Amino acid sequence: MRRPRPSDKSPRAATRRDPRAAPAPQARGDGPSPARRAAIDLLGQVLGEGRLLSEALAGPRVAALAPEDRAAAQRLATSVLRELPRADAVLAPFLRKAPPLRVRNALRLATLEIARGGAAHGVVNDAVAIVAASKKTEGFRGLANAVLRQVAEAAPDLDALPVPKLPGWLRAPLVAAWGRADVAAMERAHLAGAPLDLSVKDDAAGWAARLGGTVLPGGSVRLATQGQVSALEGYDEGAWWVQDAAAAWPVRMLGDVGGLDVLDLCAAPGGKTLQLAAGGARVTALDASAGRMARLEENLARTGLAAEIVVADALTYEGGPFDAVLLDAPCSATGTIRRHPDLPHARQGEGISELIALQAQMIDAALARVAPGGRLVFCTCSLIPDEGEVQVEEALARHPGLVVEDVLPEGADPAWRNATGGLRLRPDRWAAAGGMDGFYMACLRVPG
Ligand SMILES: C[S@@+](CC[C@H](N)C(=O)[O-])C[C@H]1O[C@@H](n2cnc3c(N)ncnc32)[C@H](O)[C@@H]1O
Repeated sequence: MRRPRPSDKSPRAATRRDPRAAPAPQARGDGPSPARRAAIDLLGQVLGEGRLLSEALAGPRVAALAPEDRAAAQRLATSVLRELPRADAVLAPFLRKAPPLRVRNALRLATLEIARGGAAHGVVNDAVAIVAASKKTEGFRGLANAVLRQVAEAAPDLDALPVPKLPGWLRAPLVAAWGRADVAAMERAHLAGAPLDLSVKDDAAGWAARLGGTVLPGGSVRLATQGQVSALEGYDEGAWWVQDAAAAWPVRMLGDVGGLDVLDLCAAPGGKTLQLAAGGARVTALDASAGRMARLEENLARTGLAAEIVVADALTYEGGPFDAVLLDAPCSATGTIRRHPDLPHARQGEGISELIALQAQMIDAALARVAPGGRLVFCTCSLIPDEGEVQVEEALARHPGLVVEDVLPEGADPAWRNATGGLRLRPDRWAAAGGMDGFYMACLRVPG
């Protein structure tokens, strides 16, 4: 659908900000905005060095920024990564050959800002100043200025351009698994981004009313705002925690966990540990990463919930047995692209075979910790069946007597059930209500 504007040809049309645009970054003194400069650095690290945005954001250059500049840089870089092919399509007629990556990224950022209604003058000046500031790119200052003035004049309509496609390394296996039409629907969901979902300790309806959100089937609270999370009512008192609606379903596969001994294997930063503890389980939370477990402990302290903390390797841990084990195994995280559009750009599919092998080993280790007759919920936030459905099929073949429980938690859509007996969630499900992350989950019962 075309974005309404006063006159299609007027360059001034681009001065009306699109509500989806990242807020205009603040200038400091005479130089370009630190947020724009940092956003271009971040894009260079993701697109040139294959680093994830989360890794690049932890780097010294961005960490040294004021919090509001850091947040703005992240928003700007994220918006470029989400619509990168569109920016390149707008720029293509004005470029005879591709300039160096840093210049391209400055042009991409400025193009998207202009197209989403940013004030062209300030956006162009900043981009040109950032290009001119480096010895390696100063020779492209004139080109950047000329190209961006033409972009502003053209007042591009991004929404008239095709929805960006996933890169081939990921698109090919997803098309093979789900078909072209469904992958196209996932790509539309990736472009739309993600709302802010919360899991609440109790009184979902009350918190939805207080925060201006809605209660989703299953009980997550979905907010329309994307503001500063820690400033929202209820954060300090620990009444809720941020957790995508899809990520809240694996714990619900266990039903009432009150009084059960549950091992949360691969627990950090703890969204599912908090759910289990809030449900009355005695939780042992285990993860190999001490740093991520520190975040889990902070989350427990804020919410006033309790769990035993174990920093250990899931493959060698010998505790238990437990009534139930939840294994949220490390995976490609391809179900989270709505929130992490850097992932398909920073990665090329490397490491996925190793992750698949690790997941199988982890399933075997997790089953060894389940009491006779107890349950294992296995889940991954991946869209690739080899990290979900296939893992369960292979586990059933390796473990005679293991069965998949036919579980459909209250509020779950029967359409999510698949042939393995697990639930398949995808970003294009609940599309009208704002979508959800991709996830696969299954509840396995060990022999008694
Ligand atoms: C998908 S994340 C878990 C998210 C968490 N369940 C939640 O809901 O917040 C996967 C976790 O597996 C952990 N991990 C990776 N390899 C591990 C291993 N061999 N043993 C234990 N934890 C491991 C990582 O540190 C990471 O925190």
